[in-house]
Amino acid sequence: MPHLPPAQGLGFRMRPSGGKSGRPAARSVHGVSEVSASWWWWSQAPLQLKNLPVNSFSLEFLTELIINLEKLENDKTFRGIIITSDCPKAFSAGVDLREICGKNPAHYTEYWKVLQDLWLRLYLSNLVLISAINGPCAAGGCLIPLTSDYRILADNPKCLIGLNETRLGISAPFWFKDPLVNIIGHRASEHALQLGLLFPPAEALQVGIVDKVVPKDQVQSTALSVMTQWLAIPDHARQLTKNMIRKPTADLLVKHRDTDIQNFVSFISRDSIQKSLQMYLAKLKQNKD
Ligand SMILES: CCCCC/C=C\C/C=C\C=C\CC(=O)SCCNC(=O)CCNC(=O)[C@H](O)C(C)(C)COP(=O)(O)OP(=O)(O)OC[C@H]1O[C@@H](n2cnc3c(N)ncnc32)[C@H](O)[C@@H]1OP(=O)(O)O
Repeated sequence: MPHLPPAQGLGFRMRPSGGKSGRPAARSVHGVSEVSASWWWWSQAPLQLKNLPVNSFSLEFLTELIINLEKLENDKTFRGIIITSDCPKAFSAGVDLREICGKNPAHYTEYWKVLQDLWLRLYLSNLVLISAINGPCAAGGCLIPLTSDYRILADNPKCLIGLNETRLGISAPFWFKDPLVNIIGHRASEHALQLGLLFPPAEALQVGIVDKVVPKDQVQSTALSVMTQWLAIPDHARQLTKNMIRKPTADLLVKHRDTDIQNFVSFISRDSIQKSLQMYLAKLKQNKD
């Protein structure tokens, strides 16, 4: 399994769990639980996102993420991934606003296509995906959690999660909206999306956008324990079932990809939208001071 050290703040840490060799020593004399613990332990790979300061999705970061996910997907050693952030400020701040402000239509087209690619790869992944959400997670930053099979959020008031696009003067694309509807239902999504709600942990759990809220220092251990449950199910049965449930939603994007790109490019190129995004970005920078 490749070990990719982060370079200049951009990168991912992927490592097989277990001992130095990546696999724990076999324990033939112990009981079933020990044996199965060893078995699932090296079947999952932690994937730590690191694009300082806030894991925003630059084009470069998205591209690297897709390449790394493809490697994990093709390496049959792995059956699941726990995705977490290695940036103290955020799990992910979503779309990097600099990619969608002040650029040209060709750039917007390329960017949106790569974002769609990431979504499709995650949503239809054969692996068990668990999001260990250890920081704020806004708008496009929910892409990974909403395409995961299970979401664990750190119990910290800063850890807000939600699709807040309307607050930026934009609309969430339908392929962000659809998984949200699948997870929290139609009425709750209508409410959350129109108001651009960012949920604090207790509310996030109540509405169902996350499955578990735990103290921050327990996010990783909880993710490992949840992974054990998921990996106890035979892959072929779980994968067929996941595909059966998710394919109709994924097919909508596959079928309407080009139209979605055209809509995005014409929407984002409008002067009024550009102004609103630039104001939002400027406000983010001001808030710091
Ligand atoms: C009709 C057809 C419709 C089709 C669809 C059409 C349109 C859809 C188009 C786009 C969809 C986009 C979805 C998105 O994801 S938009 C991005 C939404 N993200 C956010 O709102 C999060 C913004 N960030 C924050 O709230 C905070 O930064 C955060 C809570 C993450 C961290 O706060 P903290 O106080 O610790 O740190 P900051 O000082 O705020 O940030 C540090 C540094 O990072 C910069 N930054 C933050 N977020 C972004 C970002 N998303 N993109 C680029 N840069 C970001 C921030 O400006 C600071 O920079 P600097 O001042 O240090 O230079």
